[in-house]
Amino acid sequence: MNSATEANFDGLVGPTHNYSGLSFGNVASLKNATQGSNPKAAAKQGLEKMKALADMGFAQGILAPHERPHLPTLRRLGFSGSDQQVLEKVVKQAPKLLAAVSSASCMWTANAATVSPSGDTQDGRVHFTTANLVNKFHRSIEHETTAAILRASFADSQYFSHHNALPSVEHFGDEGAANHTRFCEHYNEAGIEFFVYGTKAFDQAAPRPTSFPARQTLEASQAVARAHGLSPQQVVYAQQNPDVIDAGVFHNDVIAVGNRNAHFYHQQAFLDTAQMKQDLLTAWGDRTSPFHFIEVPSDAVSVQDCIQSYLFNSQLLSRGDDNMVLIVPGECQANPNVWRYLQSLVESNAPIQEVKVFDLKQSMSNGGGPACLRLRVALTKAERQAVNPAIWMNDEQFIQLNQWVDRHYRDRLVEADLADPQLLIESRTALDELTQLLNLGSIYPFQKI
Ligand SMILES: N=C(N)NCCC[C@H](NC(=O)CCC(=O)O)C(=O)O
Repeated sequence: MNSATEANFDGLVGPTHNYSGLSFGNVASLKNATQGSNPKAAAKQGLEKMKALADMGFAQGILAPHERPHLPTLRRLGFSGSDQQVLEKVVKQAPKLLAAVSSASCMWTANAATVSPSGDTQDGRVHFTTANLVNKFHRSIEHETTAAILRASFADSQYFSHHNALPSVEHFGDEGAANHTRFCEHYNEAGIEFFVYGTKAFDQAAPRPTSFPARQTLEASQAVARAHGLSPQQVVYAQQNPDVIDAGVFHNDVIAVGNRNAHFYHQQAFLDTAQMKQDLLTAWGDRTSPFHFIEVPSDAVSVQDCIQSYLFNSQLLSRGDDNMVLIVPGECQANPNVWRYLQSLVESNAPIQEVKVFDLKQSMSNGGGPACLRLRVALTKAERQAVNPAIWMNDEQFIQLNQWVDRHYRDRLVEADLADPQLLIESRTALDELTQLLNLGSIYPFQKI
């Protein structure tokens, strides 16, 4: 019996969750730019998923949302006066900026960091590099608070090592675990770390998308692998197909997902699929379990179906030793091609034996599915015990957090509401209380004034 497991740490949706069309290249974000949102429902949909996974026996953690609107950023950009005056000025002079500093985008914790489990690293500790998210302004302001939350959650330096985000320039554009997968036989053993990039920053002749941005560079992935002390033989790099980025696949986790010895991906996901397979098999070497490539053909499920349904933005989780369950959003059930494919998949002898559907509509409408909402961290038993105990999901925490949402969250938010000084007060009051519920200490700028 093996004591290491993969834990999932989901981002709790913050009180200012809204749709502002901030993510060029992300189809859902642009499509829903003028919709009203429901922060209360969004937070509850996320909590339901966390609780269901905890009830299925998975280690499930919670990562706190950030302070929004982010007044320190507005002050840095020259807005001054009281908080209320800053809000009044920014909504008049630069309303889109107010929307950007109000986004609850930190909920997508697959973009919080890249994590290397202790089995893979030279010093035997779990390594975290916070993602700089430099491609989108509203997300580039996340990494400082994300780092503080990760340090408060994984505090013991005997087990955990934290790296600052890479330089905040396009050359080192880093989107964290959304472009990173780890394969292994058992979670505690040395695994293969698979980094997928959108382009090479220092090679202008390299293939790249032409309509939408490549958010992750090879150079960023290489820097993370170096910092984490990974053995080069256990690292595989692959380039995402630029055409699918141009179709709206802004992160690799919108078109591929992996777990242990299974790689589930779309036929068009990679620039060179044969090379990707060969490199993974070489790194897999003579491990005893077979490696499964589950390639979904375009004539069964198109790239458009993938983007619309988020089939691959699913969580692929091991149940027991060999069976895996796929956690998918409701949009997969609603798409006939995808649903037909999934039925045939579970009936085949592939390791994915079960599919579970969750309603995550509020997050999905901004382009965030089940896999976006979670950061995977494989942990040994000792490492699990070293995690801040207050951030684990359980019956008690589920009740507490639902009541907390009921006390503080609105059930409707439109862009015009973001300038309401009352929303800032509500948000800070909620987060101040949350730091106590999750025993995080003072992590927010407003708590340090
Ligand atoms: N695929 C992963 N791992 N994460 C999904 C992130 C979605 C996020 N959407 C947004 O930030 C939209 C915000 C808005 O438009 O209001 C993004 O594009 O970065």
